[in-house]
Amino acid sequence: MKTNVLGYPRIGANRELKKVCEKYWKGTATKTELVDMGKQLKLSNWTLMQEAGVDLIPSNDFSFYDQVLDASLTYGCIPKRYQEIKEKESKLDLYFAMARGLQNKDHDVTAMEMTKWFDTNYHYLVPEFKANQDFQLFSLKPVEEFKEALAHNITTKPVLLGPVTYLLLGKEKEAGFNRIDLLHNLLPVFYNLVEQLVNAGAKYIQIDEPCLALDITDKDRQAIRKVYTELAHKFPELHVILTSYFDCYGDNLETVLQLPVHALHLDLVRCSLQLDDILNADYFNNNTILSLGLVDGRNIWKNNFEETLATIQKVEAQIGLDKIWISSSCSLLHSPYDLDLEKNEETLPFAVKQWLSFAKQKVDELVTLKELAIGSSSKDVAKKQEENKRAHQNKKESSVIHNAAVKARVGLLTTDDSERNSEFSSRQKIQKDQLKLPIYPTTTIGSFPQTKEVRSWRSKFKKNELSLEAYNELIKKEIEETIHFQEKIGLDVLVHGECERNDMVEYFGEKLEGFAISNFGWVQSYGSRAVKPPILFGDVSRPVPMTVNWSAYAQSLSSKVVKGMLTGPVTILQWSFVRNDQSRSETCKQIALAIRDEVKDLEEVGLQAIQVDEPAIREGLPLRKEHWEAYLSWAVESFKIATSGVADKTQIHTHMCYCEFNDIIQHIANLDADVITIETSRSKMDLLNVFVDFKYPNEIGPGVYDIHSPRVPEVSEIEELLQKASKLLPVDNIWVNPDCGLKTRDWPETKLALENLVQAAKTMRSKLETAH
Ligand SMILES: Nc1nc2c(c(=O)[nH]1)N[C@@H](CNc1ccc(C(=O)N[C@@H](CCC(=O)N[C@@H](CCC(=O)N[C@@H](CCC(=O)O)C(=O)O)C(=O)O)C(=O)O)cc1)CN2
Ligand code: MET
Ligand SMILES: [Zn+2]
Repeated sequence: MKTNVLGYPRIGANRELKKVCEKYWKGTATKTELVDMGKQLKLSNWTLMQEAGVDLIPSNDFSFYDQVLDASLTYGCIPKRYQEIKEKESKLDLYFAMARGLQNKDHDVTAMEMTKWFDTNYHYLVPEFKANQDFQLFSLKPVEEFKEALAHNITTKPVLLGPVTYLLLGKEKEAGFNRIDLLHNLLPVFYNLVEQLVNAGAKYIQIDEPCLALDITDKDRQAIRKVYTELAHKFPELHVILTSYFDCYGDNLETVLQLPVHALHLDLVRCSLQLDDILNADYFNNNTILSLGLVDGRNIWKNNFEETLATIQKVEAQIGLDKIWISSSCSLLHSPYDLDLEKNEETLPFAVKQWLSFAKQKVDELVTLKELAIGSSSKDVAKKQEENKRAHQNKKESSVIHNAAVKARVGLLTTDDSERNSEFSSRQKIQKDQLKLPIYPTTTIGSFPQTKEVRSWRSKFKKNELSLEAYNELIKKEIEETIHFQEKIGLDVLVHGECERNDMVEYFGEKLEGFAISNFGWVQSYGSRAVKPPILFGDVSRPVPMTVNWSAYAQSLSSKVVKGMLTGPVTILQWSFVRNDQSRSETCKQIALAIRDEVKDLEEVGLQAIQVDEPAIREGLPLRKEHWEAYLSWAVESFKIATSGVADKTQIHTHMCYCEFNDIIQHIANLDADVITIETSRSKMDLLNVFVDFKYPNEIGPGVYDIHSPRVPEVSEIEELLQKASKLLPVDNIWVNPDCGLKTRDWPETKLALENLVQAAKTMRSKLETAH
């Protein structure tokens, strides 16, 4: 029996990687400093796992930005626009140019597209393929990292993104071919890489094919068969570990069970039921080792040893202990680093902390579970088992989780609670009278630049170096400046700017009952950006209003309409670590009721427009289509519970980003928000087509300014996008706004860009007038 870790977090326990990368990009850290920090982080992970006693320690799970981009570099899949950079700059600078774009006196290239990694809040860079794309071994990072560990006497298990999943995650950038047909070109390069790893001494290689958790085609399955059959022929000595995670193998099970791989990994946290199917399948090859992914890599709850051991015993009875590995369910990339760093009883009470386990603790759980499974007689192990039992017992009996009033309120929900009083067409008339906005009303998505200064106030406040009063005064001043700025440049619907929020989800986690907050529980979201998901452990309720004072204050400063700003229930659920002792739908409805109360309070103090963001609604979709309807039904209902308590005259906005709407447009329409703002500028309004084809009835603000880039769009560019939108949608339904919030931008470019946006709207209006 072996312990197997699929991957480890890489940003550093104190976000060292973020800090050094951002310095390097600014020019205040050298390449050597950056590379050395990478080495330190890798070594510290390997050492930690080695000392803990992990048998299969991953390498090549480190990345300076993203593991899919790493694979693009490894396989030499570099889009043409980077050719000059490839020739003139270092590999590392080419890599960052692909990740972030590069604009200086010598170069001006855009970044590669970024999208969500399966159903996580991690984003990867989308490989770009052309017809007859050729590949070459361009970077030897997997081999170098293996040797790097070996130099420290640590023999690792290199982790590679499998060739089939790599192709499926990419996009055809020209018409006329299917990316899976590129396998023919990719495979020689892939085998060459494997050969070099074998030559360097690798005995085990983990190959990730998480596309096996998706609905794929027969042709894709055929590709899987080809790769893993050939691999076994070419490298008979090599131990190939095939992994997929985040969902069942489903109808790919028969294929994978027949593959000549050394070990097959199962995510038994996301899909426990497949275990029986596998053990009973007559095509299951008994020589294959099963890597049982029983320690959750996606959530932070302590493993339940008793249950896990029961599962192991069940498998043992059929295939024997020597055919079993105990593993993390997926890479621990999605877990925070180390629970031991958490010392703040106020935000993370001991009562909750004792139920948790972060990456470092999960490694320990794996090793302890192995000891228990093989019947160790160590006192230390017995003590850990006892502690584990106590924590679970104590959770069952805990009073901090359950709130009868909250449960009762969810139980009493009726369909009336998720419907507005009148239908949209009537509301629209009332709102037009009430709000008196011009045609092409302009607005923003909520956040304004989160400056270093604002963050340092919050940091000082949290360290008690700044009093609550002083902190609040500073925030008030920031809001005042933000409001005055928007008035000055002539925006129509204003926002307070969200400067009081560390993050749009963590902030609500801090205010709501039923959540705990970690101090160091950072998880990578993309590149150098991380989030600290709040920990939803109990029934959710809102002890006091959360945003009302700030929004009311902002509204008091202006006679223009100010938009209240909230995060929706589905997004709060999706971007938190949530309890697993009740259904997500139940938890989501509890959050929805808390937000509903906040919406009503905002209305009561005079906010005439209220935005409830749901950028994660699409990401929450189950990986397999058969589960979509069930999810969408409670997700839509939750949003409607949150937003339907207001009068017809109150305008409900919502916002979504990083999102294609094709398959879910009916459900988006069912949300029945008065206004939806979406990200469209990078795709030059292409994302709008689905709204047009669907004849989406409510108002829409298609983003006209790409906020992911510091580049300032010209008035004419924005106008052009608005012209395009005006041909597709009724003019009365169009809003003018950026793609998303401005928190990652700086003030200078934000000012110029928003001035241009207002100017473009004005030009559009005057053109309409002359036309009449
Ligand atoms: N949860 C979530 N998921 C999301 C998004 C989002 O906004 N939130 N947006 C999409 C894209 N993902 C994103 C994820 C993170 C960030 C982001 O900007 N994160 C910040 C951290 C934001 C934060 O929590 N800030 C805290 C802590 C800031 C901090 O680093 N403080 C310093 C001290 C600062 C000082 O004294 O100067 C420290 O702790 O060391 C605050 O403002 O209070 C970062 O990585 O830099 C942006 C987009 C999709 N998923
Ligand atoms: C990731 S969506 C962000 C919405 C939020 N209101 C903001 O502007 O930052
Ligand atoms: Zn957004």
